[in-house]
Amino acid sequence: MDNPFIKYSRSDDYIIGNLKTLSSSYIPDNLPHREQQIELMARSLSSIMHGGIASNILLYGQSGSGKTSSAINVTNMLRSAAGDRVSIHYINCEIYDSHYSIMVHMVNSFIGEEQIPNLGLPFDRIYYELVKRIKSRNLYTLIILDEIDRLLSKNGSDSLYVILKLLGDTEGSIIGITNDSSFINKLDMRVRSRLNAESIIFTPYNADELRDILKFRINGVIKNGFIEDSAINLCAAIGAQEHGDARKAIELLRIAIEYCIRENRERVTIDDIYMARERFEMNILKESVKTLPIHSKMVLLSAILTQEVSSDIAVTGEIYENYKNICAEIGLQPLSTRRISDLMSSLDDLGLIVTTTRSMGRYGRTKLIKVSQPVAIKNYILEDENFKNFQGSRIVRQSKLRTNYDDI
Ligand SMILES: Nc1ncnc2c1ncn2[C@@H]1O[C@H](COP(=O)(O)OP(=O)(O)OP(=O)(O)O)[C@@H](O)[C@H]1O
Repeated sequence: MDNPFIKYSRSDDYIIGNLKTLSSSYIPDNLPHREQQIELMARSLSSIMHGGIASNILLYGQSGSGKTSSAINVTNMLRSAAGDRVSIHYINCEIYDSHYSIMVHMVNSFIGEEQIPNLGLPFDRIYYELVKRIKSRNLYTLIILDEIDRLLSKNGSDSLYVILKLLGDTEGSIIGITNDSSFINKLDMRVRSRLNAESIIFTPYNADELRDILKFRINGVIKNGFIEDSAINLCAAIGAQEHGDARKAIELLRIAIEYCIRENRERVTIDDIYMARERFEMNILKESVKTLPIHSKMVLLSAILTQEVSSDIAVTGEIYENYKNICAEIGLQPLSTRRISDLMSSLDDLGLIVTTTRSMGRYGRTKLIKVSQPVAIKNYILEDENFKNFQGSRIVRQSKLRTNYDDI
């Protein structure tokens, strides 16, 4: 057999650097078109260099506007200038979403110290331990709270209050990162006045800026000429249309490059970018379906299968009946109609279903459900282990009027 890897070695002709630097988690040393925001942050943090306390900073901007990368970039420079005196903690509040989990994480970041368990200790003990570890080293603590609004939606203002208190009891400040421009208005007064943050706005990138960013990211990685200029321009235009999203523009280009290399193509063209966009959107869809709770998957599957047998838009009552049939086939207890109603609203929020309300005359009103992209979604749901032996044999066409539940 011919060695299949030989044909892929041709990719050496086009790749002159490390392709990993095009991944969305890679943070480059330079961020074109963010010089102003980086300078503002550096100026604000510079008082740490003279033994002072920096202001708290809030970074606002849409997804993919370079907030996280800029914050990490600046704090890396601070670390190399200030050395061991500054202790920098990057916290993603989607993962660490309470003051308890954040502080356990911080306590356990001190190398050479005893580790504490993630759960079970009283909070006072954790707080005391953290203050002790910071003070005994005479550290300035800088906490980057990425997606800081998650803290608020989970615990109100309390978690942020406790974090600010810690930074008052020791010495330190935060850099908060959010997409929510009304974040500050949602804080209660005691936290707002304690926070007293400087705001830095990350305006959306326009197509010209995204083109520069793309060229900068591929420079030294991909050989000149392998990507047609029109392909780069298209990625930049798509990113600009999507609220100036650099992440999307870079991802599209990366997917297209990897595809062209695998397929031994001479060049990356605009057709490859369109193909990458389709894949990118499919990946997002797959991820949002895969991560749904099991009952949401069953409701969604019921909507798709009901739609199939009715060759129509399904009404909520029909979906609930078939959802119960799916539960019976899989061996799970069905949830109440009220709970299913909540699950349907979340599916609507995620854009997986479209809901419209229709009057049914003397039978009251009902909601009509249409699943967007049913074929792809059905395949993703059936990949779940729970549906391994699922046949759909109990799915039946329901009478719309008999199965109309007002409370779904
Ligand atoms: N100016 C830039 N130059 C080079 N790459 C950039 C630039 N801005 C953003 N990127 C890249 O785009 C991707 C997204 O950036 P980043 O995560 O910093 O955005 P964000 O505003 O924090 O987004 P989110 O709100 O979704 O977390 C990253 O791969 C980042 O390296």
